[in-house]
Amino acid sequence: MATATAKIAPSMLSSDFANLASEAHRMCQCGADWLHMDIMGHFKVELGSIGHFVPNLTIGAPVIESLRKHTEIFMDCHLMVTNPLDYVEPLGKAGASGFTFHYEAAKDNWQELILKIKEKGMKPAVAVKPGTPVEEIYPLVESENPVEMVLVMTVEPGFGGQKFMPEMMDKVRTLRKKYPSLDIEVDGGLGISTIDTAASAGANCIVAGSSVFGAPEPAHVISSMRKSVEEAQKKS
Ligand SMILES: O=C(CO)[C@H](O)[C@H](O)COP(=O)(O)O
Repeated sequence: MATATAKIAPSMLSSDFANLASEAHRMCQCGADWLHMDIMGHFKVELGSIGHFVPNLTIGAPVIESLRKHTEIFMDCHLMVTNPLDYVEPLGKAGASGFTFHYEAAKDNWQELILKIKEKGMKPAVAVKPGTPVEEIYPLVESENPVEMVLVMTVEPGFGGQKFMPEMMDKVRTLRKKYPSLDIEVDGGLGISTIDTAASAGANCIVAGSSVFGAPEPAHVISSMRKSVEEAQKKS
């Protein structure tokens, strides 16, 4: 299992999409460990029903491929789609480093999905929406081919700039107690005012969009978040 070192991942959803490569370089210079890439909204027509996983559309594999030509940083791709399996091959080819699928979209095929993600050389991870009990993903962490990270959503997925949900910290605490070295990521509403709550609960991978890109000094926000995670780890 991966060691739970601090990883700060600016969410490129809050970047200037017209200048993605320079925004990526700027985040690297500011101390980012990972870039978080939100891939949202593709839908599948099934038996007459059409459903987006989230009410938004963002980027896909062609954008990851273009950005990969400009940076070697770990690209932490968060798939908010109803059919994640369809994206393993294209994202692997495009140069994605991590592939996080939603448990809610993969209840029937997570074993196959994890194997394919690993085959393509990416780090497999599972995300849970706020309404999903964390106990449901234990089998994915304990499987013979386990996920290497759990993403606990701290907002309803779909948009940046929402309010952090502190009640999600029970999930983080439960996971940290059960899996001391697991990478636990939090995403949504993280910034200077919420990081201590997430870090003391046991989160070590921190996604932050508006608080980083909206700051006059993004490097200060990134280093403060890292310090908070490291201090919480020392105390635990
Ligand atoms: O996955 C996401 C939304 O679904 C974003 O990564 C997340 O909301 C980050 O944005 P912010 O830090 O502004 O809340």
